Amino acid sequence: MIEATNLHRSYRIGKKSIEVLHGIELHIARGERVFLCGPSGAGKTTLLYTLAGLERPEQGAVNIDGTDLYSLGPKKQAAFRNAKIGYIFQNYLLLPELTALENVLVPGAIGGRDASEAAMAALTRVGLADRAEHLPAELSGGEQQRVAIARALVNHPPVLFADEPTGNLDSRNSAEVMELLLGLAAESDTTVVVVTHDEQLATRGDRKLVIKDGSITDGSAVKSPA
Ligand SMILES: Nc1ncnc2c1ncn2[C@@H]1O[C@H](COP(=O)(O)OP(=O)(O)OP(=O)(O)O)[C@@H](O)[C@H]1O
Repeated sequence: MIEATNLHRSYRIGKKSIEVLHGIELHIARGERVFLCGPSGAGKTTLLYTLAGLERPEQGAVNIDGTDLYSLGPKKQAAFRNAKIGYIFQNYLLLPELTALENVLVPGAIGGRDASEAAMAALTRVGLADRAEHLPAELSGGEQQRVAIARALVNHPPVLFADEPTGNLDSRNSAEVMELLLGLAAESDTTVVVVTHDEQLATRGDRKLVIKDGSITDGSAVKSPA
């Protein structure tokens, strides 16, 4: 479902260049739930952005559900992402001036009764039907995280990327939110890649990968070239 080949990405700061992804190879099967761990600054967010089509690698290719993501022009790539990929950003990234319901409507970027009904149904699934008209600032951290989950899954995407989806929650809320996320994803047979610092949560997936020094250093059947 997700195939990455020889991904390279570096950042230049002044005259210095840091290579964050060093020839990453990744194969994730349809319906698989993979947790991505690694030290702070190891490149987890960079890898997720690159896999989701949000950051073009300097070298290498990403193939999602049979489509070479970076061979698409900007419009086709955006349409492909909308249809196929859900993304939960670190720190939620809800739009502060929009209500919970409007935030969930954003991925579709279309109006109409069907879209509103789907958004309301998604909010109901995450237990927030009675908070639909609240602004993000009027919601708790856990509730904002649930809105972000509803937004990412409202279109039932075949692939979901989640960057530290429980990063700001206490351990009880973390376990609940992760359970909810994995449960909803399983209903649509969504392939899931979750970044987490939490080793305990990382045991809930089918596979755990560790990124370090630009390479994936752990995880069965997954190797990065030396
Ligand atoms: N836009 C950028 N410009 C320059 N350097 C960047 C940029 N984005 C990330 N980096 C650097 O790339 C490295 C990897 O960053 P990334 O955010 O992918 O790490 P991470 O593993 O997700 O970290 P954390 O767990 O702390 O969120 C870091 O050293 C970071 O400083």
